[in-house]
Amino acid sequence: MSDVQTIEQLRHIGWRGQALPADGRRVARVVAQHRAGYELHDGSQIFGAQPAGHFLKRGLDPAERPAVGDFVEVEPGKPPHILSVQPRRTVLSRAAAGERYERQVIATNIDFVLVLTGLDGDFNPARIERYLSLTEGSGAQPVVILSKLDLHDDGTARIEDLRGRLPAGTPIHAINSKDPASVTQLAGYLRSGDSAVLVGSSGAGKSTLTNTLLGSQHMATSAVRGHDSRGRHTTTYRALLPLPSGGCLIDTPGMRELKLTGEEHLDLFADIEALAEACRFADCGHGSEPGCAVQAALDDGELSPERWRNYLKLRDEREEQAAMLESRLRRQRGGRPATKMHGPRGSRERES
Ligand SMILES: Nc1nc2c(ncn2[C@@H]2O[C@H](COP(=O)(O)OP(=O)(O)OP(=O)(O)O)[C@@H](O)[C@H]2O)c(=O)[nH]1
Ligand SMILES: [Zn+2]
Repeated sequence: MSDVQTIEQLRHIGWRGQALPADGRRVARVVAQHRAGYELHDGSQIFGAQPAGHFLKRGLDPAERPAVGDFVEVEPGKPPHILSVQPRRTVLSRAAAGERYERQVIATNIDFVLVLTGLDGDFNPARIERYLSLTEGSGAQPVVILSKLDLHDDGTARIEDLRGRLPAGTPIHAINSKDPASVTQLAGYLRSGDSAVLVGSSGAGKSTLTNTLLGSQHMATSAVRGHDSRGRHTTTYRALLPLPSGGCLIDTPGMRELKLTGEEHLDLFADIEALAEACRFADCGHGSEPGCAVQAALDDGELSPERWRNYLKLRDEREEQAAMLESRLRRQRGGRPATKMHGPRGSRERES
C-alpha cells in the first residue's frame, strides 16, 4: 500500500465520503470476495485483506459481512484487516435458494442495476420482471439492456413488446455488445464516480459487454471461467472493475437463481393490484366470479395472460419469502411477534 491516500483517488472508485479516517486507517472498496479473503482497491492499487474477527462470529447475519462494492476501513498490516464496513448507499440483494431463509448481498453502493438479456433464445420478459422486482428495494435505478441486436431480425418486435409491458420510463437499450459504437448508449450509467452492477443469465453476454466497456479482452471469457464451477479461477476473477470511462462495473457470474427476498413491493405490477381492488368481491379469486375486474381486463386484452401469471408467481414467492423472513426475525427476538414488513396485498380483508 502506498503511503498517502487522497479523497480524489477514492472518488474515482465511487466513494462519496467526506473525510478520511484517522489513525493510519485507510478506506478501500471490496472488488472481490474469495474463500480465502477479500481483494480491495484503495484508489491506487489492489491488495488482499482479511476480515476482522468480529465478522466471523457465528450467528452474524451474512448480509452484515463485507460484500462486493462496500467501502471498508482497513488497518494496514500483514495481512491488512477490514475493521468495519461504511454505511451502504444502496444494496442489491437476493434470497439464497433453499429451505432456510438467507439474504445474500449481490452488490452495494451501486447507482444502476443493468439487467442484461439477449434478444435471442435468452429473451424472457418474465425474467426481466423478476430482476426489476429485486431491484426495487435496492435504492439503485434499473436499466434494461437487450444484447445481440445484430443477431436478430425480429429484435424490434421484442423491444416494442417489452416497452409495452414495462412501466413507462423504464430505460431500455438494445445493443450489439461486441460493437463499441453501439455500447456508447450506456455511457450515462458509467460516468466517473458512478457504479453499475451487471445482472443477467449465463450466456446473456455479460463478459462480452464488460470486455467492450473495458476496451480490451481484460476479463476471462465464460469459456475460461466456467460458470458451473464456483471457486475456480478465484485468483484471477475480479467482480468490481474500474472502467476507462471512470465508472465502476460489477459483474455477477454464476448467479443462476434470483429468489425474491420478501421485501419487494412489486410496484411493477401496481396496475394489476389496482385492477384487483376493483373486483366486486374483496376475496375475489379472479376466476369466474361475477364482477371480476381482472377477468374483464384479461378478456378484452388489456392485461396479457403471461404478465398476469408472472405477477401471481412473483406475488406468491414474495409472500412465502416474507413469511420465512418474519419467522426468522421472530426466532431472533425469542418468540415475540415480529412487526410485519408487508401485508399480503393479494388477499385483502376488504368488506364488500
Ligand atoms: N453477435 C453477438 N454476440 C454476442 C453479443 N453478446 C454476447 N454475444 C455472444 O454470446 C455468447 C455468450 O456471451 P458471454 O459474454 O460469454 O456471456 P456471459 O453472460 O458472460 O455468460 P456467463 O459467463 O456464463 O455468465 C458469446 O459467444 C458471445 O460472443 C452480442 O451483442 N452480439
Ligand atoms: Zn377478481
